[in-house]
Amino acid sequence: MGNPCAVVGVGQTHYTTRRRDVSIAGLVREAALRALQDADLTWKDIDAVVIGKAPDLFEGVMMPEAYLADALGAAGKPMMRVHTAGSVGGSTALVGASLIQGGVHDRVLVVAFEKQSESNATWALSTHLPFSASLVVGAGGYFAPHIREYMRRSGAPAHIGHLVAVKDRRNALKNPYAHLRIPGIDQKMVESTPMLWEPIRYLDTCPSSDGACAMVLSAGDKVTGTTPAWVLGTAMRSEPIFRAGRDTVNPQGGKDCAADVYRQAGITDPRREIDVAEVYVPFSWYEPMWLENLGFAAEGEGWKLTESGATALDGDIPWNASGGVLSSNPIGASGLIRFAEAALQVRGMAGEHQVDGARRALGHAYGGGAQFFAMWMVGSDRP
Ligand SMILES: CC(=O)SCCNC(=O)CCNC(=O)[C@H](O)C(C)(C)COP(=O)(O)OP(=O)(O)OC[C@H]1O[C@@H](n2cnc3c(N)ncnc32)[C@H](O)[C@@H]1OP(=O)(O)O
Repeated sequence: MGNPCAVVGVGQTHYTTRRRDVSIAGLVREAALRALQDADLTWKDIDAVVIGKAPDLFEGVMMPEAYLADALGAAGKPMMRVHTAGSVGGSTALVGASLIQGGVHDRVLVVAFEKQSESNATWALSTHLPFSASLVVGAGGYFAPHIREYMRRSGAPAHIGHLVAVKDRRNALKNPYAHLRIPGIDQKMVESTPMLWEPIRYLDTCPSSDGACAMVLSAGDKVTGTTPAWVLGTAMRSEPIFRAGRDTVNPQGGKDCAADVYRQAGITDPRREIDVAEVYVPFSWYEPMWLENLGFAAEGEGWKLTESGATALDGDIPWNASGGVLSSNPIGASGLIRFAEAALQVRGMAGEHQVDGARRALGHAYGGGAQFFAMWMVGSDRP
């Protein structure tokens, strides 16, 4: 895994429908400045910047990294852009970490963003338009059949998705940065909302958010600020979107990525050895699906774990204590937020949604047609 690497600073913007008060440059700078402040560092302490965002057509600004170098203090320094669709926030953190683990740099600023109010990602994701009509509208239209197939295979009852929708939004009420704040949300409220992409109802889906997240990563002997989060394992996997025999419900790439990161971190039983997980769940049904894919439950059993309450904030393996992607989804930033929230948990800095005594946390991101995966394990003890 190379040299020790730690998260010493985390910065988030508030996630919201529209940040009209800032440009994209203002948005990323806000997150970066907060991460620097948390790390007790300034721009001059940063050796390199790694930036990630989802496809350029989401805002219609091509290669935004070209002009964001100035806003991110990267003039005269190495800067690079990462692009792995929705998983990009996670991959961005991993590229930054690898620059430290490989001994190239001592301190790297990683930042990821999306300003969805400046375009319409749902239509950008509806392939074929404008040249021919699409039968699939947005990410929800793409993933709904995979969810239906999961329900068919596992026999999961229809209310399981609603349980996740309620749980994550209740957690979001404890997170001051969360976009959706829905006091009084319950299963009945979710069930009464319109069906968007069967079986995904309005409250089973993530919102479209504006927001940015940043982290300062540091070499082990250059740690600053308060408590660091130590990187215990990192892994990325990808697979082609179309391939004969590809299992889109339980993708091999996700399983291999999890196995790799657990091996590095010495985890043999994720359910028992991990204290908290921040997992990319943009549609509620992806919690039981990823519980199986990441080895927290046997195949076909993930929904039972959700139903038992184990993934609630007071359960034995809380998933998405922050409210997760279901509560805030600035797509390009969402993976980095998962990684950053995992780091905040093991630093004991997650505020009201802190999981008591969290020492080992998983951060997870996926993207494209469930074909790009990025994960890391962080811990409070130096490896
Ligand atoms: C890898 C991946 O990330 S895959 C996921 C990619 N992302 C998506 O697919 C986005 C899915 N979501 C959407 O397409 C949209 O948010 C929709 C269809 C659910 C709603 O569309 P719109 O009503 O046009 O939403 P719009 O963004 O204009 O927001 C209108 C209001 O509804 C709220 N809202 C948006 N989505 C939701 C939701 N799912 N649940 C509850 N409220 C919502 C917004 O907060 C906003 O409220 P505000 O004015 O008080 O800020």
